[in-house]
Amino acid sequence: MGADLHDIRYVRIGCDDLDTSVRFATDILGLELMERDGNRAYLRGDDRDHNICYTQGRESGQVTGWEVASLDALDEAAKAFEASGVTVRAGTSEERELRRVRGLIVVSDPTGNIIELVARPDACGRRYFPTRDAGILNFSHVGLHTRNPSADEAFWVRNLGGKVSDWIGDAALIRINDVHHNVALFPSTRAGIQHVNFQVESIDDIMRSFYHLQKNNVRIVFGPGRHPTSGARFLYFQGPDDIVYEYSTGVRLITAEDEKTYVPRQFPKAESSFCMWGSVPDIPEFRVPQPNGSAVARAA
Ligand SMILES: O=C/C=C/C(C(=O)O)=C(/O)C(=O)O
Ligand SMILES: [Fe+2]
Repeated sequence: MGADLHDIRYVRIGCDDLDTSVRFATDILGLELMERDGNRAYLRGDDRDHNICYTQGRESGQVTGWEVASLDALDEAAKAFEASGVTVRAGTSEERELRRVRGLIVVSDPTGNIIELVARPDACGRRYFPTRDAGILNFSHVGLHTRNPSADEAFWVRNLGGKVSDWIGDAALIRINDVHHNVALFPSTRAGIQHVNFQVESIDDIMRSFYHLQKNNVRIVFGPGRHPTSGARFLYFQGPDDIVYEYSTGVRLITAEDEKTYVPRQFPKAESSFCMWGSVPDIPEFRVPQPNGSAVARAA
């Protein structure tokens, strides 16, 4: 059996310039800066210790962090990886400290995305208090680039205990708890984080941000729109370091009751599978091939 992931916990994103990333995250995205020094900055959009850790230098890489329920569960996960031939590295005490966790193991998916499993991450007794009211409720999911969709999907299902909720073409939207997807694997030519999602309270927050971002010359890359897959209303926009951020609201939950009968749906790789309102993405991994061989770019 694979690891039993409880929830997504954090992303770590190597950035060209820490100040630029922190300014974007606080003034535009609406996160709370928790701590920073010359090398890293911790930010959050919910009551956890942090959701994003920006690290100075793109070469410091991109990582996603996933919580398991206990230190014992982490040991079990390490054994299961080894038994199935997956290389596992135990985190050092310095790495655990930097991630504010008690337990840490590190694996890679077949594409080479670094996946950290953590136990007993720090909670925070203070509530999330942003400088900009974007209506953020919580950090919710990531999109990952995949060079090998079937191998990475199999890794998430067999080794990480995920379940496919839906496919759009070869892209699998995968859940590890009752949220429709906590990770989505988008076919690409490289590894890395494709987008970072925060749930917001309502469609009003999406639209308020749509105008706020435009006023601040942030490039909107998709939306406002609605995903037929999860039913969420969304807005995607371009952040620093080639990271796209997404606000969405109303993501479907697949409850224990739904689980009894739920089967994943196959959506074709068509515009209507990405947005049911007609918004056209300016995101390479979401572009739909056209009959004449070109890819549709966002309407001017
Ligand atoms: O358009 C593709 C994305 C679908 C969804 C969704 O169903 O909510 C995402 O948010 C995603 O995969 O990131
Ligand atoms: Fe998303």
